[in-house]
Amino acid sequence: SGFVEALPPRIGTPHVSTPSNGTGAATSGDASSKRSTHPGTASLTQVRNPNFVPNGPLALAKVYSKYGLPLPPDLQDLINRIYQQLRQKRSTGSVVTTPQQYDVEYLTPVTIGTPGQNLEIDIDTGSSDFWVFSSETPKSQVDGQTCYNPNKSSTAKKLEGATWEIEYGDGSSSSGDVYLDKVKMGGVNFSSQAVEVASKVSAEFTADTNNDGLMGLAFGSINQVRPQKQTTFFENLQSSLDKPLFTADLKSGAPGHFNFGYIDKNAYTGSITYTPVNSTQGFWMWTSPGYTIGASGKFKSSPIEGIADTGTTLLLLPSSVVKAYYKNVSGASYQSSNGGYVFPCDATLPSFYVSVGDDARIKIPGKYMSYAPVDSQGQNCFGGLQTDDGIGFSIFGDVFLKAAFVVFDAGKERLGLAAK
Ligand SMILES: CNCc1ccc(Oc2cccnc2)o1
Repeated sequence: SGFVEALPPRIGTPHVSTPSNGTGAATSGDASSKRSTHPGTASLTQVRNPNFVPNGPLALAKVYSKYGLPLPPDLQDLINRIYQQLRQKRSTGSVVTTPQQYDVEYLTPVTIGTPGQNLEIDIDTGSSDFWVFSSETPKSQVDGQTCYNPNKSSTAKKLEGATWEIEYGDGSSSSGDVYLDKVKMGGVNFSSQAVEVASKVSAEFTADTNNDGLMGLAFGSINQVRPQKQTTFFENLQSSLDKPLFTADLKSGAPGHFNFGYIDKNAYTGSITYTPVNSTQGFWMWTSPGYTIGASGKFKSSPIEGIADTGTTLLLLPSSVVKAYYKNVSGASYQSSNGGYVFPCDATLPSFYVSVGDDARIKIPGKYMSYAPVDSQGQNCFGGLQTDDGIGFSIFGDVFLKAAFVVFDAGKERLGLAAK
Protein backbone atom coordinates (compact mmCIF):
# COMPACT_ATOMS: atom_id res chain seq x y z
CA SER A 1 0.00 0.00 0.00
CA GLY A 2 1.15 3.55 -0.49
CA PHE A 3 3.18 2.49 -3.52
CA VAL A 4 2.85 4.88 -6.43
CA GLU A 5 2.55 2.68 -9.52
CA ALA A 6 5.50 3.63 -11.79
CA LEU A 7 3.21 4.00 -14.85
CA PRO A 8 4.61 5.26 -18.18
CA PRO A 9 3.96 9.02 -18.51
CA ARG A 10 0.83 9.64 -20.72
CA ILE A 11 1.53 12.45 -23.22
CA GLY A 12 -1.13 15.15 -23.38
CA THR A 13 -3.01 14.01 -20.31
CA PRO A 14 -4.85 17.04 -18.92
CA HIS A 15 -4.14 17.99 -15.36
CA VAL A 16 -6.66 16.15 -13.17
CA SER A 17 -6.94 17.11 -9.47
CA THR A 18 -7.03 13.74 -7.70
CA PRO A 19 -6.19 14.35 -4.02
CA SER A 20 -3.63 11.61 -3.25
CA ASN A 21 -4.26 10.17 0.24
CA GLY A 22 -0.91 8.43 0.18
CA THR A 23 -2.51 5.03 0.68
CA GLY A 24 -3.98 4.05 -2.71
CA ALA A 25 -1.98 3.61 -5.88
CA ALA A 26 -2.52 7.02 -7.37
CA THR A 27 -2.39 7.31 -11.13
CA SER A 28 0.77 8.77 -12.50
CA GLY A 29 1.05 12.47 -13.41
CA ASP A 30 1.84 13.26 -16.99
CA ALA A 31 4.89 14.37 -18.85
CA SER A 32 3.17 16.86 -21.13
CA SER A 33 2.26 19.77 -18.87
CA LYS A 34 4.00 21.62 -16.06
CA ARG A 35 5.05 19.53 -13.06
CA SER A 36 2.45 19.90 -10.28
CA THR A 37 3.81 20.88 -6.87
CA HIS A 38 2.86 17.48 -5.44
CA PRO A 39 4.11 14.53 -7.54
CA GLY A 40 1.31 12.18 -8.62
CA THR A 41 -1.40 14.85 -8.57
CA ALA A 42 -2.80 17.22 -11.19
CA SER A 43 -5.45 19.92 -11.40
CA LEU A 44 -8.13 20.68 -14.02
CA THR A 45 -9.52 24.16 -14.52
CA GLN A 46 -13.27 24.12 -15.14
CA VAL A 47 -15.06 26.66 -17.30
CA ARG A 48 -18.78 27.42 -17.37
CA ASN A 49 -20.66 26.23 -20.46
CA PRO A 50 -21.79 29.54 -21.98
CA ASN A 51 -24.63 27.81 -23.80
CA PHE A 52 -26.12 26.24 -20.67
CA VAL A 53 -29.70 27.37 -19.99
CA PRO A 54 -30.66 26.51 -16.38
CA ASN A 55 -33.94 24.63 -16.09
CA GLY A 56 -35.15 23.61 -12.65
CA PRO A 57 -37.60 20.86 -13.63
CA LEU A 58 -35.03 19.29 -15.97
CA ALA A 59 -32.37 19.41 -13.21
CA LEU A 60 -34.80 17.72 -10.83
CA ALA A 61 -35.76 15.13 -13.45
CA LYS A 62 -32.05 14.42 -13.94
CA VAL A 63 -31.68 13.41 -10.28
CA TYR A 64 -34.58 10.97 -10.51
CA SER A 65 -33.27 9.42 -13.71
CA LYS A 66 -29.71 9.30 -12.29
CA TYR A 67 -30.98 6.94 -9.58
CA GLY A 68 -33.41 5.19 -11.93
CA LEU A 69 -36.43 6.51 -10.04
CA PRO A 70 -39.78 7.29 -11.71
CA LEU A 71 -40.62 10.97 -11.91
CA PRO A 72 -43.47 12.28 -9.71
CA PRO A 73 -46.51 12.60 -12.08
CA ASP A 74 -46.64 16.40 -12.09
CA LEU A 75 -42.90 16.62 -12.84
CA GLN A 76 -43.32 14.06 -15.65
CA ASP A 77 -46.19 16.12 -17.14
CA LEU A 78 -44.07 19.25 -16.99
CA ILE A 79 -41.12 17.52 -18.64
CA ASN A 80 -43.42 16.20 -21.38
CA ARG A 81 -44.72 19.73 -22.04
CA ILE A 82 -41.18 21.16 -22.18
CA TYR A 83 -40.13 18.60 -24.79
CA GLN A 84 -43.37 19.14 -26.69
CA GLN A 85 -42.58 22.86 -26.88
CA LEU A 86 -39.02 22.13 -28.07
CA ARG A 87 -40.46 19.88 -30.79
CA GLN A 88 -43.02 22.52 -31.76
CA LYS A 89 -40.20 24.80 -32.97
CA ARG A 90 -40.17 22.67 -36.16
CA SER A 91 -42.10 23.49 -39.29
CA THR A 92 -43.53 21.92 -42.44
CA GLY A 93 -44.56 23.32 -45.80
CA SER A 94 -46.51 22.36 -48.91
CA VAL A 95 -46.68 24.05 -52.30
CA VAL A 96 -48.53 23.20 -55.52
CA THR A 97 -46.52 22.54 -58.66
CA THR A 98 -48.22 22.80 -62.05
CA PRO A 99 -47.14 21.11 -65.31
CA GLN A 100 -46.62 23.12 -68.46
CA GLN A 101 -47.73 21.69 -71.82
CA TYR A 102 -46.69 18.03 -72.34
CA ASP A 103 -45.38 18.08 -68.73
CA VAL A 104 -42.17 19.65 -70.16
CA GLU A 105 -41.57 21.25 -66.74
CA TYR A 106 -43.46 22.03 -63.54
CA LEU A 107 -43.83 25.57 -62.19
CA THR A 108 -44.12 26.47 -58.51
CA PRO A 109 -44.96 29.84 -56.87
CA VAL A 110 -42.32 31.49 -54.67
CA THR A 111 -42.28 34.87 -52.90
CA ILE A 112 -39.07 36.89 -52.66
CA GLY A 113 -38.35 40.06 -50.65
CA THR A 114 -40.30 42.75 -48.81
CA PRO A 115 -42.93 43.50 -49.97
CA GLY A 116 -43.21 40.04 -51.49
CA GLN A 117 -42.54 39.65 -55.20
CA ASN A 118 -44.30 36.54 -56.58
CA LEU A 119 -42.52 34.46 -59.22
CA GLU A 120 -43.19 31.05 -60.79
CA ILE A 121 -40.07 28.88 -60.75
CA ASP A 122 -38.94 25.44 -61.88
CA ILE A 123 -37.88 23.35 -58.87
CA ASP A 124 -34.91 21.33 -60.09
CA THR A 125 -33.53 18.49 -57.94
CA GLY A 126 -30.77 18.10 -60.55
CA SER A 127 -29.01 21.41 -59.77
CA SER A 128 -28.27 23.60 -56.75
CA ASP A 129 -28.64 27.24 -57.76
CA PHE A 130 -31.71 29.40 -57.06
CA TRP A 131 -31.67 31.97 -59.85
CA VAL A 132 -34.38 34.27 -61.21
CA PHE A 133 -35.11 36.65 -64.03
CA SER A 134 -34.46 40.10 -62.60
CA SER A 135 -34.29 43.83 -63.10
CA GLU A 136 -30.72 43.10 -64.28
CA THR A 137 -31.85 40.83 -67.14
CA PRO A 138 -31.58 42.72 -70.45
CA LYS A 139 -35.04 43.57 -71.78
CA SER A 140 -34.12 41.85 -75.06
CA GLN A 141 -33.80 38.57 -73.13
CA VAL A 142 -37.11 38.91 -71.26
CA ASP A 143 -40.30 37.72 -72.97
CA GLY A 144 -43.09 38.04 -70.40
CA GLN A 145 -41.26 36.56 -67.41
CA THR A 146 -41.75 38.18 -63.98
CA CYS A 147 -38.50 39.81 -62.87
CA TYR A 148 -37.33 40.07 -59.25
CA ASN A 149 -36.13 43.60 -58.47
CA PRO A 150 -33.88 43.67 -55.37
CA ASN A 151 -33.95 47.50 -55.40
CA LYS A 152 -37.65 47.27 -54.58
CA SER A 153 -37.09 44.95 -51.61
CA SER A 154 -36.28 46.51 -48.21
CA THR A 155 -34.76 43.21 -47.05
CA ALA A 156 -32.48 42.63 -50.07
CA LYS A 157 -28.74 42.80 -49.39
CA LYS A 158 -26.19 42.52 -52.18
CA LEU A 159 -23.70 39.67 -51.64
CA GLU A 160 -20.70 41.83 -52.62
CA GLY A 161 -18.29 40.24 -55.07
CA ALA A 162 -20.39 37.14 -55.63
CA THR A 163 -21.20 35.99 -59.17
CA TRP A 164 -22.61 32.82 -60.73
CA GLU A 165 -22.95 31.11 -64.08
CA ILE A 166 -24.56 27.79 -64.93
CA GLU A 167 -25.22 25.52 -67.94
CA TYR A 168 -27.87 22.80 -67.97
CA GLY A 169 -28.10 19.42 -69.62
CA ASP A 170 -30.19 20.79 -72.49
CA GLY A 171 -27.55 23.41 -73.32
CA SER A 172 -29.49 26.30 -71.76
CA SER A 173 -27.52 28.68 -69.50
CA SER A 174 -27.67 31.81 -67.34
CA SER A 175 -25.39 33.99 -65.18
CA GLY A 176 -25.35 37.07 -62.93
CA ASP A 177 -24.73 38.27 -59.39
CA VAL A 178 -26.25 37.56 -56.00
CA TYR A 179 -28.51 39.10 -53.33
CA LEU A 180 -29.58 37.73 -49.96
CA ASP A 181 -33.29 38.17 -49.33
CA LYS A 182 -36.32 36.62 -47.65
CA VAL A 183 -37.77 33.70 -49.60
CA LYS A 184 -41.15 32.10 -48.86
CA MET A 185 -42.48 28.97 -50.48
CA GLY A 186 -45.32 26.70 -49.39
CA GLY A 187 -45.61 28.34 -45.96
CA VAL A 188 -41.97 27.91 -45.04
CA ASN A 189 -39.51 30.77 -45.28
CA PHE A 190 -35.85 31.60 -44.91
CA SER A 191 -34.73 35.13 -44.14
CA SER A 192 -31.41 35.31 -45.95
CA GLN A 193 -31.62 33.00 -48.96
CA ALA A 194 -29.04 33.49 -51.72
CA VAL A 195 -31.10 34.72 -54.68
CA GLU A 196 -29.00 34.59 -57.83
CA VAL A 197 -30.23 37.37 -60.11
CA ALA A 198 -29.74 36.85 -63.84
CA SER A 199 -27.92 39.50 -65.83
CA LYS A 200 -27.87 37.10 -68.79
CA VAL A 201 -30.07 34.16 -69.88
CA SER A 202 -29.81 31.93 -72.98
CA ALA A 203 -32.46 31.90 -75.71
CA GLU A 204 -34.06 28.71 -74.33
CA PHE A 205 -34.92 30.50 -71.11
CA THR A 206 -36.15 33.63 -72.90
CA ALA A 207 -38.45 31.36 -74.96
CA ASP A 208 -39.66 29.59 -71.81
CA THR A 209 -42.08 32.47 -71.17
CA ASN A 210 -43.88 31.19 -68.04
CA ASN A 211 -40.66 30.22 -66.25
CA ASP A 212 -39.23 32.99 -64.04
CA GLY A 213 -36.23 30.99 -62.79
CA LEU A 214 -34.95 27.77 -61.26
CA MET A 215 -34.70 26.62 -57.65
CA GLY A 216 -32.06 23.91 -57.35
CA LEU A 217 -32.67 21.34 -54.60
CA ALA A 218 -29.66 19.10 -55.20
CA PHE A 219 -26.70 19.44 -52.81
CA GLY A 220 -24.92 22.76 -52.14
CA SER A 221 -21.59 21.18 -53.06
CA ILE A 222 -22.40 21.89 -56.73
CA ASN A 223 -23.73 25.43 -56.25
CA GLN A 224 -22.14 27.71 -58.86
CA VAL A 225 -21.77 30.96 -56.85
CA ARG A 226 -18.17 32.13 -56.54
CA PRO A 227 -16.00 32.93 -54.62
CA GLN A 228 -18.14 31.19 -51.98
CA LYS A 229 -20.78 28.55 -52.80
CA GLN A 230 -24.26 29.14 -51.37
CA THR A 231 -26.61 26.64 -49.72
CA THR A 232 -29.99 25.67 -51.16
CA PHE A 233 -33.38 26.75 -49.83
CA PHE A 234 -33.98 23.21 -48.50
CA GLU A 235 -30.53 23.01 -46.85
CA ASN A 236 -31.22 26.36 -45.17
CA LEU A 237 -34.58 25.09 -43.86
CA GLN A 238 -33.52 21.53 -43.01
CA SER A 239 -32.76 21.92 -39.29
CA SER A 240 -36.03 23.80 -38.68
CA LEU A 241 -38.23 21.22 -40.43
CA ASP A 242 -40.09 18.47 -38.53
CA LYS A 243 -38.10 15.96 -40.59
CA PRO A 244 -34.95 16.62 -42.71
CA LEU A 245 -36.63 15.73 -46.00
CA PHE A 246 -38.82 17.00 -48.82
CA THR A 247 -41.15 15.06 -51.14
CA ALA A 248 -42.08 15.43 -54.81
CA ASP A 249 -45.51 14.35 -56.05
CA LEU A 250 -45.52 15.36 -59.73
CA LYS A 251 -48.55 14.35 -61.78
CA SER A 252 -49.23 13.74 -65.45
CA GLY A 253 -51.23 16.69 -66.78
CA ALA A 254 -52.38 17.83 -63.36
CA PRO A 255 -51.06 19.88 -60.41
CA GLY A 256 -49.02 18.04 -57.78
CA HIS A 257 -47.06 19.09 -54.67
CA PHE A 258 -43.64 19.60 -53.21
CA ASN A 259 -43.85 19.11 -49.43
CA PHE A 260 -41.20 20.06 -46.88
CA GLY A 261 -40.52 18.34 -43.54
CA TYR A 262 -43.22 15.66 -43.62
CA ILE A 263 -44.55 12.67 -45.52
CA ASP A 264 -48.23 12.88 -46.56
CA LYS A 265 -49.55 9.36 -46.06
CA ASN A 266 -52.51 10.14 -48.35
CA ALA A 267 -50.21 10.93 -51.28
CA TYR A 268 -49.13 7.36 -52.05
CA THR A 269 -50.31 3.76 -52.04
CA GLY A 270 -48.60 0.71 -50.54
CA SER A 271 -45.30 1.32 -48.79
CA ILE A 272 -42.30 3.56 -49.47
CA THR A 273 -39.15 1.67 -50.49
CA TYR A 274 -35.96 3.49 -49.56
CA THR A 275 -32.68 3.18 -51.42
CA PRO A 276 -29.29 4.76 -50.62
CA VAL A 277 -28.27 8.08 -52.21
CA ASN A 278 -24.64 8.75 -53.19
CA SER A 279 -24.30 12.55 -53.03
CA THR A 280 -20.56 12.69 -53.77
CA GLN A 281 -21.27 14.31 -57.16
CA GLY A 282 -23.79 16.68 -55.57
CA PHE A 283 -26.84 14.87 -56.98
CA TRP A 284 -29.63 12.68 -55.60
CA MET A 285 -27.86 9.73 -57.22
CA TRP A 286 -29.11 6.17 -56.71
CA THR A 287 -28.92 2.80 -58.45
CA SER A 288 -31.89 0.84 -59.74
CA PRO A 289 -31.21 -2.94 -59.83
CA GLY A 290 -32.99 -3.31 -63.19
CA TYR A 291 -36.14 -3.02 -65.24
CA THR A 292 -39.07 -4.85 -66.83
CA ILE A 293 -40.65 -4.08 -70.18
CA GLY A 294 -44.41 -4.67 -70.29
CA ALA A 295 -46.81 -6.16 -67.74
CA SER A 296 -45.81 -9.71 -68.67
CA GLY A 297 -42.16 -8.96 -69.31
CA LYS A 298 -39.24 -10.69 -67.60
CA PHE A 299 -37.18 -8.73 -65.05
CA LYS A 300 -33.81 -7.71 -66.48
CA SER A 301 -31.11 -7.48 -63.83
CA SER A 302 -29.08 -4.49 -65.00
CA PRO A 303 -27.88 -1.89 -62.44
CA ILE A 304 -28.76 1.61 -63.59
CA GLU A 305 -27.05 4.48 -61.77
CA GLY A 306 -28.82 7.80 -62.20
CA ILE A 307 -30.10 10.97 -60.58
CA ALA A 308 -33.62 11.90 -59.48
CA ASP A 309 -34.01 15.11 -61.48
CA THR A 310 -37.29 17.07 -61.46
CA GLY A 311 -35.67 19.63 -63.81
CA THR A 312 -35.27 17.13 -66.67
CA THR A 313 -38.42 16.35 -68.65
CA LEU A 314 -37.61 12.88 -69.94
CA LEU A 315 -36.29 9.52 -68.70
CA LEU A 316 -32.73 9.08 -70.00
CA LEU A 317 -31.35 5.52 -69.67
CA PRO A 318 -28.48 3.45 -71.15
CA SER A 319 -28.89 2.88 -74.90
CA SER A 320 -29.11 -0.92 -74.42
CA VAL A 321 -32.23 -0.45 -72.28
CA VAL A 322 -33.74 2.10 -74.66
CA LYS A 323 -33.16 -0.14 -77.69
CA ALA A 324 -34.76 -3.09 -75.87
CA TYR A 325 -37.83 -0.98 -75.05
CA TYR A 326 -38.42 0.41 -78.55
CA LYS A 327 -38.09 -3.10 -80.03
CA ASN A 328 -41.57 -3.52 -78.54
CA VAL A 329 -42.99 -0.41 -80.25
CA SER A 330 -44.05 -0.91 -83.86
CA GLY A 331 -42.69 1.75 -86.19
CA ALA A 332 -40.23 3.08 -83.64
CA SER A 333 -36.80 4.16 -84.85
CA TYR A 334 -33.94 6.44 -83.91
CA GLN A 335 -34.22 9.55 -86.10
CA SER A 336 -31.12 11.76 -85.95
CA SER A 337 -33.19 14.48 -87.65
CA ASN A 338 -35.40 14.53 -84.54
CA GLY A 339 -32.53 13.83 -82.14
CA GLY A 340 -34.00 10.69 -80.65
CA TYR A 341 -36.41 7.76 -80.84
CA VAL A 342 -39.66 8.54 -82.64
CA PHE A 343 -42.73 6.37 -83.33
CA PRO A 344 -46.24 6.75 -84.78
CA CYS A 345 -48.37 8.63 -82.21
CA ASP A 346 -51.00 5.84 -82.42
CA ALA A 347 -48.49 3.10 -81.57
CA THR A 348 -49.23 0.91 -78.55
CA LEU A 349 -46.65 1.60 -75.86
CA PRO A 350 -45.77 -1.04 -73.25
CA SER A 351 -45.46 0.07 -69.65
CA PHE A 352 -41.94 0.24 -68.21
CA TYR A 353 -41.08 -0.87 -64.67
CA VAL A 354 -38.06 0.55 -62.80
CA SER A 355 -36.96 -1.66 -59.93
CA VAL A 356 -36.16 -0.12 -56.53
CA GLY A 357 -34.35 -1.97 -53.73
CA ASP A 358 -34.71 -5.75 -53.44
CA ASP A 359 -38.40 -6.22 -54.09
CA ALA A 360 -40.17 -3.11 -55.34
CA ARG A 361 -40.66 -1.38 -58.68
CA ILE A 362 -42.26 1.77 -60.07
CA LYS A 363 -44.64 1.29 -63.00
CA ILE A 364 -44.44 3.94 -65.73
CA PRO A 365 -47.68 3.60 -67.77
CA GLY A 366 -47.23 3.28 -71.52
CA LYS A 367 -48.87 6.65 -72.13
CA TYR A 368 -46.11 8.41 -70.15
CA MET A 369 -43.61 6.89 -72.62
CA SER A 370 -44.83 9.21 -75.40
CA TYR A 371 -43.68 12.78 -74.89
CA ALA A 372 -45.07 14.98 -77.70
CA PRO A 373 -45.69 15.07 -81.48
CA VAL A 374 -42.66 15.96 -83.60
CA ASP A 375 -44.81 17.19 -86.53
CA SER A 376 -47.74 19.59 -86.73
CA GLN A 377 -50.07 16.82 -87.96
CA GLY A 378 -49.38 14.80 -84.79
CA GLN A 379 -48.30 11.89 -87.00
CA ASN A 380 -45.10 10.92 -85.19
CA CYS A 381 -44.28 11.29 -81.50
CA PHE A 382 -41.01 11.78 -79.61
CA GLY A 383 -40.32 9.11 -77.02
CA GLY A 384 -40.45 9.89 -73.30
CA LEU A 385 -37.55 7.41 -72.96
CA GLN A 386 -34.30 8.43 -74.64
CA THR A 387 -30.63 7.50 -74.19
CA ASP A 388 -28.25 8.94 -71.57
CA ASP A 389 -25.35 8.86 -74.07
CA GLY A 390 -22.57 11.29 -73.15
CA ILE A 391 -23.91 12.24 -69.70
CA GLY A 392 -22.03 9.69 -67.57
CA PHE A 393 -25.09 8.60 -65.62
CA SER A 394 -28.82 8.09 -66.24
CA ILE A 395 -31.45 10.72 -65.50
CA PHE A 396 -34.70 9.74 -63.80
CA GLY A 397 -36.58 12.82 -65.01
CA ASP A 398 -40.26 13.80 -64.92
CA VAL A 399 -41.44 10.86 -67.10
CA PHE A 400 -40.34 8.59 -64.24
CA LEU A 401 -40.90 10.90 -61.25
CA LYS A 402 -44.55 11.65 -62.15
CA ALA A 403 -45.25 7.91 -61.84
CA ALA A 404 -44.12 7.90 -58.19
CA PHE A 405 -44.27 9.57 -54.78
CA VAL A 406 -40.65 10.54 -54.10
CA VAL A 407 -38.99 11.23 -50.72
CA PHE A 408 -35.73 13.19 -50.85
CA ASP A 409 -34.42 12.25 -47.39
CA ALA A 410 -31.30 14.30 -46.65
CA GLY A 411 -31.30 13.19 -42.99
CA LYS A 412 -30.63 9.58 -43.95
CA GLU A 413 -29.03 10.21 -47.40
CA ARG A 414 -31.66 8.09 -49.12
CA LEU A 415 -34.42 8.29 -51.68
CA GLY A 416 -37.88 6.91 -50.98
CA LEU A 417 -40.13 5.71 -53.81
CA ALA A 418 -43.77 4.61 -53.67
CA ALA A 419 -46.57 3.99 -56.14
CA LYS A 420 -49.57 6.36 -56.10
C1 LIG B 1 -36.66 24.12 -71.45
N1 LIG B 1 -35.35 24.76 -71.58
C2 LIG B 1 -35.14 25.84 -70.59
C3 LIG B 1 -35.01 25.17 -69.28
C4 LIG B 1 -36.00 24.98 -68.35
C5 LIG B 1 -35.37 24.33 -67.26
C6 LIG B 1 -34.07 24.20 -67.61
O1 LIG B 1 -33.07 23.73 -66.85
C7 LIG B 1 -32.74 22.40 -66.97
C8 LIG B 1 -32.67 21.77 -68.20
C9 LIG B 1 -32.26 20.43 -68.23
C10 LIG B 1 -31.94 19.80 -67.02
N2 LIG B 1 -32.06 20.43 -65.85
C11 LIG B 1 -32.44 21.72 -65.81
O2 LIG B 1 -33.83 24.68 -68.84
